[in-house]
Amino acid sequence: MKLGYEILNNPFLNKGTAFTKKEREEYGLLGLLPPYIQTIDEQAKQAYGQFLKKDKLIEKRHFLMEIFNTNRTLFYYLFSKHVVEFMPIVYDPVIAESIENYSELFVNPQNAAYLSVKEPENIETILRNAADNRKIRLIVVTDAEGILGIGDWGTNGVDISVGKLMVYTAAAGIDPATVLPVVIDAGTNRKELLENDLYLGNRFERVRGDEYYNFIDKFVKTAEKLFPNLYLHWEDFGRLNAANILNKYENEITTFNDDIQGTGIITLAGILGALKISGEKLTEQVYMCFGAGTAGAGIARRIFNEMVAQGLSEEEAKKRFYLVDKQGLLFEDTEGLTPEQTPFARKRSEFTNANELTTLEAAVKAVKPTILVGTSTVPKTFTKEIVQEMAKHTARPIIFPLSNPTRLAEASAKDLIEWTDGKALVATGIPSDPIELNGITYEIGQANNALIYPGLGLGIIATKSKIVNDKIISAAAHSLGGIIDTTKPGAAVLPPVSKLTEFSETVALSVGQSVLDQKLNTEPISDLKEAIKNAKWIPEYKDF
Ligand SMILES: NC(=O)c1ccc[n+]([C@@H]2O[C@H](COP(=O)([O-])OP(=O)(O)OC[C@H]3O[C@@H](n4cnc5c(N)ncnc54)[C@H](O)[C@@H]3O)[C@@H](O)[C@H]2O)c1
Ligand SMILES: O=C(O)C[C@H](O)C(=O)O
Ligand SMILES: [Mn+2]
Repeated sequence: MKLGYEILNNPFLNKGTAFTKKEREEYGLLGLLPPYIQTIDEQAKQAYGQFLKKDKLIEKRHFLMEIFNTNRTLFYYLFSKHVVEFMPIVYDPVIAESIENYSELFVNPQNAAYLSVKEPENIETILRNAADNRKIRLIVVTDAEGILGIGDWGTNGVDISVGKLMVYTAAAGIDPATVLPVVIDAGTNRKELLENDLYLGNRFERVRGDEYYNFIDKFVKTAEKLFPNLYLHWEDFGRLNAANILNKYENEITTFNDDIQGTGIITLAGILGALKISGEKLTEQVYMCFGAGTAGAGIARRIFNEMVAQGLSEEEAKKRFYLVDKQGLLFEDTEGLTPEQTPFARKRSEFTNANELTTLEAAVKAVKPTILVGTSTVPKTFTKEIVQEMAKHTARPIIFPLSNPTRLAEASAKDLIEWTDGKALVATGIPSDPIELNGITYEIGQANNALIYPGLGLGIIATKSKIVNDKIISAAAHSLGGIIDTTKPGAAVLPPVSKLTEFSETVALSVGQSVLDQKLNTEPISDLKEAIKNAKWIPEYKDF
């Protein structure tokens, strides 16, 4: 039994001033707190008042993290009351600033596991230490080579694992005592970190090849051994490693890559929403991807699979895809194609001016896409010329600038709506305010994987699915379609973040049903709704 400060200093147990008189007496807490006993609601009001007094977003974040560090229940209670306001602070975009300054601002390790690529022999000890006898059901792991669009941040990237997990709990009620954020410090190639006296990570260049992959494999095997029914979520790995790792493990264990699969799901859901508004068919669209990396290729693959599911042959569907990356439009003979890009590369003979298609603008002119999705990390690349060119050839161009954080977005929603006189159907990676134009209010959907991965995870965890396969992923993408109301002019293509908690449950139900239909559950489930309800944790104090 834990006593006194052991309880107060344990964020999973601590209730602060809400400890009852009886608890104070029985657990060695007498006199360790001011006498008045608060309800969680009183605590939350007091904390929110302090939150409002902070001027800068990063200060607001650090204030919230202080609560997270000391009292998880209160943190999630408060989060649940202010989801729309807190999401951009706890998560993207403010999380980017927090990662860039992680070492400078470090105060608390937040129950994360810090693994070092050169110490594979310590993986088991570290995971055990960090779990501290908790039954871990969900790990978010990063090696931080591709944090959002801001690149390689070494050990600092641990914040993305912590942040993604916060959203799992806030959105889908995943019990915070069952989650473990993990960072694999595989070195960093960012010079400014290697030369920074305050940097808290390993000071060597990224380890690659066998040494890296052997470490990953040992990590996977150890985590699987220590934590039964584990759901393993990969986040922000580099372009090559992300796909390799997913390909290796997706049919073996319950695992998911958020950037490849989560982004694919949410973008497909957004496109289906947009088509519901325009009344057009997916199988008639011409798809252009700008920035065909982890997310870009993952999204293209998801849209492609959907076109095939909707009746196109693979050959017909492929004709509708055009990938643009650094080299310009990707052709079969383009140098440096990744394995994920190759299936979508075009033949030069399809164009009379193939050699000139080295820019997005030239590619858009030549291809006349109806859908343009940006995952390039290059800001302001969806220019007025490009957008208006698209709008010339299609009544409702679907344009999703998805690069995060805010400063890297390919365009702002406001510009896209204004340049097309409200015709563009837009979703952005970060939250966008509604846009007023000619008496219509355009609501902008947020095509961020955070709208989908928590519900997906809840469905997987509640059913203890063996794997996450294509059918499950497709079910998740379709589950949001029923929720959006497209009757109003200016309607968003995706449901609003204000309903995140509600629709995460809808997603979980569709996902869970797919698991059961495919008999992928490892334990019998007679009532799916009940199983999902039981899997959810609620931020309220339990009696000791
Ligand atoms: N909204 C979401 O849910 C979501 C999800 C995942 C990623 N993203 C965003 O997408 C972006 C990419 O992330 P990623 O993980 O795929 O990174 P990545 O590094 O794997 O891919 C980026 C791709 O863009 C290409 N690129 C770079 N400069 C370019 C240029 N000038 N022109 C054309 N292409 C260029 C790169 O070669 C690479 O293929 C990031 O900004 C990230 O925040 C958003
Ligand atoms: O983290 C986000 O906001 C979404 C996505 O996973 C990304 O890498 O940008
Ligand atoms: Mn990511």
